[in-house]
Amino acid sequence: MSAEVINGKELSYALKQEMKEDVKLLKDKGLTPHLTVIIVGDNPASKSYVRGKQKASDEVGISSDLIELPASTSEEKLLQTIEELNNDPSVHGILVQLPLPDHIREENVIVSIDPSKDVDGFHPVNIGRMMTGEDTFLPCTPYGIITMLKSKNIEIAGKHAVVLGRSNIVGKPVGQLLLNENATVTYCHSRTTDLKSFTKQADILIVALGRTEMIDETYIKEGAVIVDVGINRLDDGSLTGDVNFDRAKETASYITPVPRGVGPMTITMLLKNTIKAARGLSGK
Ligand SMILES: Nc1nc(=O)c2c([nH]1)NC[C@@H]1CN(c3ccc(C(=O)N[C@@H](CCC(=O)O)C(=O)O)cc3)C=[N+]21
Repeated sequence: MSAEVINGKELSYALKQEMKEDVKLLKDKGLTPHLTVIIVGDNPASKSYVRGKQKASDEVGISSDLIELPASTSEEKLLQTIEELNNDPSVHGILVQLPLPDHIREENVIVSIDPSKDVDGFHPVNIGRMMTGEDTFLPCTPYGIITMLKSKNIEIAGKHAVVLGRSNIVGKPVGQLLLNENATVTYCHSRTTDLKSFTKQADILIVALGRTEMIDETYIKEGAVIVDVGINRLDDGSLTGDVNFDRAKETASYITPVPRGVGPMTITMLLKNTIKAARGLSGK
């Protein structure tokens, strides 16, 4: 058997066509959703992601701007910049690209963003709302993953979802969203002993470990759904995931590729959140 591939790029394209219409209607009412992205320092990968976010915003008619700050920027200066954006009614969404330089404490930056403009869904208030199942900005990567599963009508309720990784931006929230969808959720991480004994029970396996192509068919139950959140740049410049795609696809029922999987969906859900932020503020 060979798994069906869930193409995040194609799904993103379809969702962006819908969003284009939503944005058009908002513009007719005099409201253009606006996203401001802040990038500190010149990490090439961060710059490339930020370009992707701007291009996607353009595609659906969301206006965006980029504030580029030098790596030496103080935490105080960054917080001041965010405060100005919090107070600017023309800015609906604020995204501070992570990671930040070591001298800036990420937690301080995340809590300084007005939760009503937190289109990343990283603010503790929004994480709390997500946990209690209230309406909020969902973190983009987990939101994209759930959207991919739903696009294929993959049953989540009652299934055993195993999440590999426990980061605040992927592992923990994706487990929470799967729980909200009535999955039975197990989290595994670097201190888990006998990883395979867990992964082999997974109906849905979310892989966000940061280890190049670590997961192959020997970790996977026949017919499982495999979601690969890894992004690893190889020496030849190509991109690959945390899953060995060619081997895993023979055992899985569905699988997400890298590239053209979860990555593009992350950006697409950011656009969704930005439109939501614009609507939320104006009540339109
Ligand atoms: N505040 C914040 N919010 C984020 O959402 C955020 C962040 N910081 N820091 C970094 C990570 C990473 N991330 C990606 C987005 C798109 C692709 C993506 O589109 N990848 C393409 C390939 C792109 C390429 O070729 O380089 C793909 O998988 O097909 C990947 C990774 C967002 N992040």
